[in-house]
Amino acid sequence: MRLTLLGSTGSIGTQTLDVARERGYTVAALAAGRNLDLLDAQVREFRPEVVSVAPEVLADARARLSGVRVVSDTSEIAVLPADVTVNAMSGLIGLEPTRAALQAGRSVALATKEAMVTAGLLIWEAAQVGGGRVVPVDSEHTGIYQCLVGERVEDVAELILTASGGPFRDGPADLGGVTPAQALKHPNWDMGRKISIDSATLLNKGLEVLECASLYGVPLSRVRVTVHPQSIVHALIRFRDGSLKANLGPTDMRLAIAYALDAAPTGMQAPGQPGTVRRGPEVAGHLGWPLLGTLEFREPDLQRFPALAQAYRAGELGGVAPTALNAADEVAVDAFLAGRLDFPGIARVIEGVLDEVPQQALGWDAIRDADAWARARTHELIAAGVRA
Ligand SMILES: NC(=O)C1=CN([C@@H]2O[C@H](COP(=O)(O)OP(=O)(O)OC[C@H]3O[C@@H](n4cnc5c(N)ncnc54)[C@H](OP(=O)(O)O)[C@@H]3O)[C@@H](O)[C@H]2O)C=CC1
Ligand SMILES: CC(=O)[C@@H](O)[C@H](O)COP(=O)(O)O
Ligand SMILES: [Mn+2]
Repeated sequence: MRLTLLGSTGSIGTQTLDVARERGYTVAALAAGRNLDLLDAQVREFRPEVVSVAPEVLADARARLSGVRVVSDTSEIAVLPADVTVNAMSGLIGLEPTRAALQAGRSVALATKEAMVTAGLLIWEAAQVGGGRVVPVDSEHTGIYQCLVGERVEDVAELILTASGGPFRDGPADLGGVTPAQALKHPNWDMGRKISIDSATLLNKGLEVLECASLYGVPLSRVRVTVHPQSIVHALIRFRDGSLKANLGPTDMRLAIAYALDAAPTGMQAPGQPGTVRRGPEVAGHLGWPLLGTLEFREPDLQRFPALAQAYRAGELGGVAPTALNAADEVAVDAFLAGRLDFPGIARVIEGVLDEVPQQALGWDAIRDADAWARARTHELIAAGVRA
């Protein structure tokens, strides 16, 4: 298998290369942002033909990286011929290359949840126009996918995503004084900074609810969240006959990534239609019965973690509201990490932005406009010291 990888220097990116190394897959192209030390090591090991870097480090990258063409265009990388394009970029910046890859008929293993959150229907249109396929990488969504293979999405009564509850699941009651270092300490997963803070606010689960509805074409009212501190059950489907199917596995994203690569040739061309998958060998161990231990499930606490409810609100508003939610969160998380906003302030500014979001139908230009508007408005709210 030959793959192209966007976001190669991040948490999912490096684990994708772990899987490639383990299985002997080759790499056609890589895209990274600014981490040239790591990209250099990846180029030496995997010998891609071309790499993309962020514009501000392009000159430096051209001087440092040898034996490879260096550009600054993730969409150019995304469309290159490969068996699968893995998108592991963090943020809305990953949307455009997702569209480009699908329009070029690529199979996309999609970690970048922001693409389906903001542009679900448009992403599916791009896949249909170009013949591309989509397979999710996110652990809950691969869980749903694996439970859905061989089933009809019409028979789904409810999709249930598990949430760890994040580092503040059991306290403190008042989240006003928590620090970025505390919020970055996820109890079960080692992930990038943005998604780690989202897990702490539970907006990660909110984004995943929206991602899930778009991926599988199921209304939001049928997507539920349960807090499961162990993160061993990733997702469940309840079918119309009352049966439950669950996906369980170790808390190791290499398993989800390897499955997405296995599933890429028969991935979805329309919501909720996965093909049969031929699984490859183990890459991340497996759960033995003695390791399974106790599995707990509880209701999410929406008083302490209002961001989860805000994601449902954005999804119900529809149009560009999920784009505004995502943009407000990207700006607010940066501000929290930089010490310019307290932790509850993340949800407060999201609420403020959703209160004002323009009603606009979904479209590529509308997404760009709503993203720009929401970022600017969030900066204003933070500067004004927004209060509940
Ligand atoms: N980490 C995880 O376990 C999971 C992540 N996801 C999702 O996967 C996505 C990636 O998450 P994660 O790996 O944690 O994020 P990271 O922050 O660890 O990695 C982000 C990657 O994007 C790259 N990047 C940033 N700017 C650019 C740019 N201009 N051009 C190209 N690449 C760029 C970064 O490059 P650089 O570092 O070189 O600047 C880095 O390689 C997110 O959408 C997240 O929600 C979903 C489920 C689990
Ligand atoms: C590994 C993965 O898929 C993450 O999105 C994970 O779900 C984050 O943990 P939370 O359940 O705390 O959001
Ligand atoms: Mn997830």
